[in-house]
Amino acid sequence: MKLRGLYAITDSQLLAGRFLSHVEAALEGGVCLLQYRDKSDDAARRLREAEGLMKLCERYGTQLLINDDAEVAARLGVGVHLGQTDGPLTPARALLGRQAIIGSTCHASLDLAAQAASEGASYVAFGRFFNSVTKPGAPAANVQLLEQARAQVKLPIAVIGGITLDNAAPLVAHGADLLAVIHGLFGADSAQEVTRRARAFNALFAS
Ligand SMILES: Cc1ncc(COP(=O)(O)OP(=O)(O)O)c(N)n1
Ligand SMILES: Cc1nc(C(=O)O)sc1CCOP(=O)(O)O
Ligand SMILES: [Mg+2]
Repeated sequence: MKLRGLYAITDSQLLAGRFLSHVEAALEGGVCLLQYRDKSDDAARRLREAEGLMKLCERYGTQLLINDDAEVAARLGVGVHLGQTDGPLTPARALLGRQAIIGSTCHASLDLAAQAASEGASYVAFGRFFNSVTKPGAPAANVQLLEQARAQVKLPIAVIGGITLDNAAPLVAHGADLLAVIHGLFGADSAQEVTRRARAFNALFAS
């Protein structure tokens, strides 16, 4: 499966009261990967919501990933995104199997990306590229790093952090395969606007 296009990431606070409707609106517009990201410690709610997303993703043919938690991903038979403090990649790959999509946060480090590749990651993620409402303190990355990564890294490259329709095009031009977006997608006031934004993000990959 080709990993290229919009990578939508949920945010439980931002989507409160409109969780499934906004996610479905995004899927309607086209989503390559969907990540379920919930930083609360309510494990039961997390599992319930992830199961709901899995059903929705099956309807739209979208791949689901769970943020942080390889055990939940294994339970549901979906992928996982792991940051540098979320546990090692090699056991996650062993747990989830060869086909699973496993992503790795590499901040602005080509060394971390090389390590992730050698440990079985499916894609590497660099960021934060812009000011992020969701995660303002994330380490910064820039387009020069992205260019270097494109030349050196053989895996698909995800970019993240403050990405909107106004600033995403140069990232695609410099080699990003996946635009990972929370606020710039789900911050929309209506489901129709979420769908419009999803289509517009994907259109950046058309040429
Ligand atoms: C696609 C993608 N890239 C980076 C991250 C950040 O992961 P992490 O550093 O583990 O931070 P949290 O998301 O867990 O706060 C991501 N989730 N997705
Ligand atoms: C979860 C996350 N990780 C980042 C990183 O740089 O690793 S930036 C970020 C937040 C992404 O949300 P938004 O699109 O609203 O900025
Ligand atoms: Mg994490």
